Amino acid sequence: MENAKSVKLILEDGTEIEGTSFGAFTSAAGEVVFSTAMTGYPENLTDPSFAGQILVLTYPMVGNYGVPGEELYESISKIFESDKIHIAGLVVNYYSEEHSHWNAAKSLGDWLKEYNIPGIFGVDTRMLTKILREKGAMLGKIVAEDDVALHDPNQDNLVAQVSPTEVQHYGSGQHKIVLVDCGTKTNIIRCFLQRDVELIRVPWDYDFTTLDYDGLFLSNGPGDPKMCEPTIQHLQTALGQDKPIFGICLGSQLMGLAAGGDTFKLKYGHRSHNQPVLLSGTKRSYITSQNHGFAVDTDTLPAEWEMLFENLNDGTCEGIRHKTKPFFSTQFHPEAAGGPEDTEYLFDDFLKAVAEYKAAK
Ligand SMILES: NC(=O)CC[C@H](N)C(=O)O
Repeated sequence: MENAKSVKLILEDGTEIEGTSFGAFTSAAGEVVFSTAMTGYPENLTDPSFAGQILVLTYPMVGNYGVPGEELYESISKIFESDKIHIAGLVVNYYSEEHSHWNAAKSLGDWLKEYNIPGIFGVDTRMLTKILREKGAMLGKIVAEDDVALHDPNQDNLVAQVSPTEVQHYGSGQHKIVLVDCGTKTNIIRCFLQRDVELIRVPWDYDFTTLDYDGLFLSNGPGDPKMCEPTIQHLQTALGQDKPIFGICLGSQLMGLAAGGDTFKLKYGHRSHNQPVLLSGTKRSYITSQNHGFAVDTDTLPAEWEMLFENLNDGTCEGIRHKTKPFFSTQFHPEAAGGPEDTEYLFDDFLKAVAEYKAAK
C-alpha cells in the first residue's frame, strides 16, 4: 500500500508487535479478543457485542471481498448487524485493500476510516492467538502517533452505550413480542419479522413488565452481564409469570442471573462460526455461531433450571431452560449472521410456545 505507516499493537503483558496501519491512523485501547471465523467481517464489526474490543482475526487474508453498500429492510439494515462499526480496533495478518465481490461498495480500510477505527496488518495473528489462548484475553492497544492508556471495557456499562433510547415498533404479525435491546444484532429482528410477529423493541432498562405482550425476547449485547441490573430486575418480575421468554447470548446470561444463578468470565471466550454444542438429554449436536466472553455457571442454577446446550469443546453452558415454564436461552447465536443457520428453528420453537401460551389463556 502507498504511504504505509507503521503502528504497534501492545498487550498488557508487555508483548509488542509492529505492523502497518490501515483504516484510521489513530490509537485505541480495548480488550484484545480473537475470532477464528473464516468470513463475516461486515457482520462481526457491526455486532454491538464487540463494543470496546480489539478484534484479532486468525483467517490469514482479510478485506478481499470488500464491504457491501447499505440497504434497508423495514427501516433496519438489511446487510449489517447494526448502524455502525462497534469494535475498537482490528488486527489482521494480510490486509487486502484490493477487493472483488458482486456487492462490494468500498474497501475494508475505507470503511474503518469512516468510523475512525484503526486497523493493523502484518501481524502473525495465529501466533498472537496462541498467546491469548495461553494467557487469556488481555487488555491492549493499537498505538499510532499518540499513546493511549490501557482500558478495561468490562468495567463500563457498554449496554447503556449501545442500547437505543426510544421504543420502536416493527411488523404486524399475530404474536406481540417485546425485544429488550441490550445491543441487538439486526438479524435477530429480521428473523422475527420473517415470522408472524409484531415486534416492540425497547431500551435495555425499560420497564417492559407494564406492556401488553405475548412473549419476551432478550438480546445479545456487550460487556459483563452483571452491569444490567435494571434488566435483571424486570426479568425477575417476568419470571414470576408464565409468558414465554427466549434469550440469546447476553440474554442467556441475564436469564441465568435473574433465575438466581451466577456468571463468570471465560479465559479467552468463544468467537467463531464452528462451535459444536450438544442438546441436553440427546445425542444431537449442532454447529453454531458464537461471540461471547462470559458464561452461565451451570452449577449455580437453581433446582427448577437446567442446562439446555453444552459446548462440546470445553463443557461450558451454551443455554439454559426452566424445567416447567416456557423460558429458555442460548449462549450461541441461532440467528447466525455470520455462521451456520442450523439452529434458526429455535425462533419457531419460541413462537410455538407463545401460540400455546395464548391458546391456554
Ligand atoms: N454476544 C453477546 O451477547 C456477548 C455477551 C457478553 N457480552 C459476553 O461477552 O459474554
